[in-house]
Amino acid sequence: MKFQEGTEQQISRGIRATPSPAAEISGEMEKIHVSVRPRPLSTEEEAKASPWKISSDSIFMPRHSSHLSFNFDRIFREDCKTLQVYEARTKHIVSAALRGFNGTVFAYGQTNSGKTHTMRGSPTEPGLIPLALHDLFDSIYQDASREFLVRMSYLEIYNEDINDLLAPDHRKKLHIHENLQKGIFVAGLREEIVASPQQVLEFMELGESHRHIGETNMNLHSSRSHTIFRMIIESSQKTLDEGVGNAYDAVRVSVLNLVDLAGSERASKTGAEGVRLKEGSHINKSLMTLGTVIKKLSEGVEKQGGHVPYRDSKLTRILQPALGGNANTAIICNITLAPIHADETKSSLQFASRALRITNCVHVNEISTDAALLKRQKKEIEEHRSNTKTSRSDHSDEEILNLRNTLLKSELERERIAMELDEEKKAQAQREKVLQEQAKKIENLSSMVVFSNRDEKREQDHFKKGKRRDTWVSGHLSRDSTSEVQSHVLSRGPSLKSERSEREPGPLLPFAQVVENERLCSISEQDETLEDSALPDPYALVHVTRRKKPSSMRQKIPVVVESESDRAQREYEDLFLQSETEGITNEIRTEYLKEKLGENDLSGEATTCKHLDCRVVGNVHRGESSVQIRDPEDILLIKQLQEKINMLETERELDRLHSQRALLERYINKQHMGTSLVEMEKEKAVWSSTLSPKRMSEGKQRRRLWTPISFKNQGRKFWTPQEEEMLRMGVENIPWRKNIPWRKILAMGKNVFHKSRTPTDLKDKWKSICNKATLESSAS
Ligand SMILES: Nc1ncnc2c1ncn2[C@@H]1O[C@H](COP(=O)(O)OP(=O)(O)OP(=O)(O)O)[C@@H](O)[C@H]1O
Repeated sequence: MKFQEGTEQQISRGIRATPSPAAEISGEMEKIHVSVRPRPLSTEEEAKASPWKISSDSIFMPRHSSHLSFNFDRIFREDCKTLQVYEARTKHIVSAALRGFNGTVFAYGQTNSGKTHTMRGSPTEPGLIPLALHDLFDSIYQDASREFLVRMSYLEIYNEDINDLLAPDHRKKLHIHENLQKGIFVAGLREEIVASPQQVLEFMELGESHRHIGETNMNLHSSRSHTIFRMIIESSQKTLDEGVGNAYDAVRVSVLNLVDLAGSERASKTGAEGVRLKEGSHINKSLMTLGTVIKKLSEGVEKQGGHVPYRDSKLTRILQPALGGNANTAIICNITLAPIHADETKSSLQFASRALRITNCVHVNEISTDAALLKRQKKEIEEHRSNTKTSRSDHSDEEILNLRNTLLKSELERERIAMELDEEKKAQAQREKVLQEQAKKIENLSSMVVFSNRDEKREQDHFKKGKRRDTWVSGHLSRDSTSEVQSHVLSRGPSLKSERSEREPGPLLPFAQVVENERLCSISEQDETLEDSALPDPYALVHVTRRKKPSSMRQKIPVVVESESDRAQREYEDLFLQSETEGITNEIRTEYLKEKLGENDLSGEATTCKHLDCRVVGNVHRGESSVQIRDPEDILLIKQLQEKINMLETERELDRLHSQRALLERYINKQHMGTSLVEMEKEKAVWSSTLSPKRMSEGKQRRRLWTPISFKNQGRKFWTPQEEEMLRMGVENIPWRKNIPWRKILAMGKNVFHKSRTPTDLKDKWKSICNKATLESSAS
């Protein structure tokens, strides 16, 4: 036997409690069907005449003072069979349950009125439940268009506790829950999948074994609890043929409740005590709530928004959908016509008569599964596609029409542009024609102008060449020499000019004659070049350098008038040449003294030493045979000569430094005076050439040469320009001696150097300072 819980099963099957729109639309108003079934009277009860009379579907008490009468949907007779009861209404409800409608049939009545007999039946007479089961499964078996899944549950409400009669632990209390998907349900209630009436009945037997049944004075097998037998019926259209059946192919889920209520009882009659009394109390309480709910519903309280006490009892809470909701409901009011139970029968009939006025809204419970949703969405997509296809077709036609209009406009525009282009071409041709005529006129006029310029240009070139030859004449630059050169050049000029004048404007010559003329002309040019290549004098070189300015500057600066920069340049060049001349003179003098010293030094000796440094070493043995020990007087002479040489070199170096310093000052002054950049760059180039690494290195070597000797005790090897100036003046103004107190001289002459205003004043002051310092140093 397989047990499954309904909740888990629904989840596993992907059922969603979302009613389909079709189900909502198919709601119908259904009244609760109420029928009355009187139990057959016993022999004792038949002995007494019944106060109740039944006529058709009415029951009344003819002897009652108010002529109590009740009308119902159906009033059975005492000898009626349960099958008649079933076919009267229950059969319809079962059939509706197979179509997806909820259905509830419950038996209501006092104890021992035949409720259990009606619902369950007896071995000889089946009750509504077996009849419904057989009828249900027979209908399922006969329906080939749908697939069904049937589950069943069986519970009891005992003393307001819910027990699962199919569960092994049937004493376990279950609780009622409610949600949007499942509605009101008992959590944990077992739902058994059943496929046949017999299988259901077997489960019922199991449940009956768990049911609370007690013995009372009125009933040997009195039901002490309310029992609810529930069939959950799911069905769906078979999918063998896609084109047949429900458009949504949803799952229909319906619930069929067959309820056997416990009977109301009076303790005085039942003799209930203890547990039975308690049971009877709960039974009566729940039945009273059921009566109140029925009363409220019959009065339309719920439709008016009033409160219906469904939650006051477990019974009404579970049966809430059947009483005031979505269910086909039938109430079988079991009564007894015995006079002894006339009041209980009257109460039951009053209860049943109220239920007659209750109307439920019934609709098919269709639940969309994932597959059904997928199928429906697929169908919707196909519908959208077809709609889109139609709209796209319309859209495409519209686009084609727009494109054609655009194409037509483009063609018209193209034709218009072509016409404008033709007109423009014609206008352009006309303009070109006019321009050509104007060009011819200009050419004619220009030819004459160019011819004149050519002559003028040739004269200028001739003047330039004469100027260049004038520049490159060797020797001192003078007006006389220039004129001589010019006359020399001019003496040859007419011949060349005559050749060119014969060649340029003259008539066409034979090719051989032209080649010969070219050769002669090139020879003449070579002669001019050879004449120009004579070595220039330094001044001429300077002028050549000046001529290497941009042509624009040559045109702007007059040649005859000497500018300030040219004058400064010329002064600088004079100074530079003077310095170089003096340097060369000093070198010649130095070499002369060296040679003279060498002659004195090496007279009578076989070995010649070329370096003075070697000689001043003094008493050195050069060899056993050739080297002689010098006389101390010779050594002294050598030292004196050496000192003189050093002094001359010092003077020359100071002169050079002085020249550089002067150049630097001029350069700086020109910067402040706003000298043009070209001139500054020129000065800078000259200044850099004087301070080239080679010359700097040479200057340092010279310094090192004389500094250790002349100023070896002064503690300094390098001097500032001011100190160098002072030293130079010291060398010039004091007689040479071995230990000159240069530091002292510098310290004493520092202020004098600055305060002296004229060179003569400075020279006199400096001489006195040198003498004073020398005397003080000698005295100390
Ligand atoms: N229609 C009927 N035909 C024959 N016997 C009947 C009929 N109705 C009831 N009985 C008999 O009456 C007795 C009591 O019936 P039943 O047990 O069904 O009453 P009940 O309403 O269920 O009582 P309780 O509420 O105490 O359970 C039973 O023995 C039953 O066989």
